[in-house]
Amino acid sequence: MRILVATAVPVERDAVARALTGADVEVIAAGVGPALAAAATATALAAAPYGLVVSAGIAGGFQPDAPVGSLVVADEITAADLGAETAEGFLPVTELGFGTVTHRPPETLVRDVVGATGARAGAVLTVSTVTGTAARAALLKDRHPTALAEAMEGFGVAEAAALHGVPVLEIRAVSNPVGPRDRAAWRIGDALQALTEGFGKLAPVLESWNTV
Ligand SMILES: O=C(O)c1cccc(C(=O)CC[C@H]2O[C@@H](n3cnc4c(=O)[nH]cnc43)[C@H](O)[C@@H]2O)c1
Repeated sequence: MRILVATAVPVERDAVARALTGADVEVIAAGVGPALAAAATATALAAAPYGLVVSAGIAGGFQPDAPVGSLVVADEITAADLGAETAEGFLPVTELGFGTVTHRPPETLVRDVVGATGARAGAVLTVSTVTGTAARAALLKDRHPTALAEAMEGFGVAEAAALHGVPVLEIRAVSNPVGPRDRAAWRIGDALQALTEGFGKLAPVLESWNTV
């Protein structure tokens, strides 16, 4: 079945699409942030059948495990700021009795992505606010010790996929370290290049998933 790849912005869409010419894949620029990503992904899934949804794009990488320019695949997609702040600390919505905060991509697919691309596997956090201090980066890492990256769409894409009963994957190329805000340290071009190279190596994996 067809695969849907949801990126946030057109440059990410083009970086992925460049690597997948000829594959039975639809690549969309769904918008920035979890809400728009969820709405656009759900709309696409309602319009046509898909066998897999992939959230893809650039991300911040937790140092030293996910250096700038490296590729990360999510073994869990976790909403890191969906919950309540209390005097005792952060409570995820699940502890308030609602919903979910984590989606898990198929283990075999994650293994195949690692094998094909050399991507590192770990948690990819979805945040609504980009981390801009060392203290926030340390807090997130403390709460999510296996986190390799943070971005803003994965959990929204995963929620839409789950509603439609479709498995989900998240693949990110690291454009900046998670930590103190430093626009000069961004390497968006390098990350987009890594995304194209990664998806180029991934094409056979996606095609074989297509036939399952
Ligand atoms: O202005 C800033 O300091 C700033 C820092 C990091 C990212 C942004 C964005 O507006 C990009 C959001 C866009 O890119 C993905 N992304 C890339 N790096 C990160 C990150 O460190 N934390 C969260 N998201 C990131 C994200 O998925 C969005 O699509 C601004």
